[in-house]
Amino acid sequence: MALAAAGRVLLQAGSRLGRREVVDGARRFANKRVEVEADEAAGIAVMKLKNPPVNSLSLEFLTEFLISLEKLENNKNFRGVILTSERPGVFSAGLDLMEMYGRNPAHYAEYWRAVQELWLRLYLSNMILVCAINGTSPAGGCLMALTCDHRIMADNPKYTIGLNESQLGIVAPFWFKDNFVNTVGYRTAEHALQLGLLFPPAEALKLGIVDEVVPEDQVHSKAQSVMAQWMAIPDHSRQLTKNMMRKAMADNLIKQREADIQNFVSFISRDSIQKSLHTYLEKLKQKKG
Ligand SMILES: CCCCCCCC/C=C\C=C\CC(=O)SCCNC(=O)CCNC(=O)[C@H](O)C(C)(C)COP(=O)(O)OP(=O)(O)OC[C@H]1O[C@@H](n2cnc3c(N)ncnc32)[C@H](O)[C@@H]1OP(=O)(O)O
Repeated sequence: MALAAAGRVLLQAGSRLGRREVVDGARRFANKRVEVEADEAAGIAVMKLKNPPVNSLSLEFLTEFLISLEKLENNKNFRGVILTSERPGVFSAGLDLMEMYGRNPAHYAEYWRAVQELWLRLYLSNMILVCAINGTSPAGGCLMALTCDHRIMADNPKYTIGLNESQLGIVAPFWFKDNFVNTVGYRTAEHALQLGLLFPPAEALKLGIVDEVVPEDQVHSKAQSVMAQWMAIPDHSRQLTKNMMRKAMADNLIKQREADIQNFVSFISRDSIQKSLHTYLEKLKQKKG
């Protein structure tokens, strides 16, 4: 119920944005920040993140992404989604720092609800989610990948993935942490989260953050072949199994969703945290100069 209500709010927000949907022979639809190549006959869609320059998860991006995902969820012909970046090199730079810096509490609350919604929708999706990680994927970008059923990363040592929040002076929320612990185990998570480590593909594979590392030009073909394997499993048994594995963790957030929003708002509003974000943003700028 809570999910459906939040979804309606996002849909309303989406229509307020007034984006015109572009339909190309019913096989492709796009809003400004997400491109969907939908093969209805095959039951597979490729969702490409395209929020330049670095696919940060801004409020507008989250709204558009959730609307696109809902369209696919509502069409029973779609059984699988491949998530990838339209800009190879960066899968996603994670949460948009500008949504968490210098804004007011109401904005922080609205943003955090949308971030929660993204995680819940992806984590609990009945569809098969395969992540084709064709670039760097820190923090919220890594989280998106962690919600998927299978992760394939491009074998490029310049790319990294992980939860680096502590390096920014912020803390990975408990549900980021839970998702990570369930993926890599407690000790690895404890170590990596405290240090805010980002891992290149080979290490990410060793730790189980990703399931496969393949040459960069094979990420998409690999994702398609993995999807074919997963599609061969009957939906009802796979979905019931997925739900059995994931429901408790998702319920843990659902039951304390409002408290989690309040925690986020008071944490991110602190002067010390705003100062840390300021320093980090300056560092990002200086890196360029
Ligand atoms: C007590 C418990 C309470 C619990 C409360 C919980 C609180 C939790 C709070 C938050 C959790 C947050 C999770 C996150 O996801 S935080 C975001 C983490 N992301 C990063 O650290 C990535 C930062 N970016 C980079 O490292 C690089 O940009 C990279 C992705 C590697 C791409 O590099 P490159 O291609 O060289 O691009 P640039 O660095 O030049 O960036 C281009 C412009 O984009 C801006 N940028 C980059 N990342 C972000 C971002 N995440 N959000 C907003 N903007 C971003 C960057 O500043 C450049 O801007 P400009 O061109 O204007 O200079």
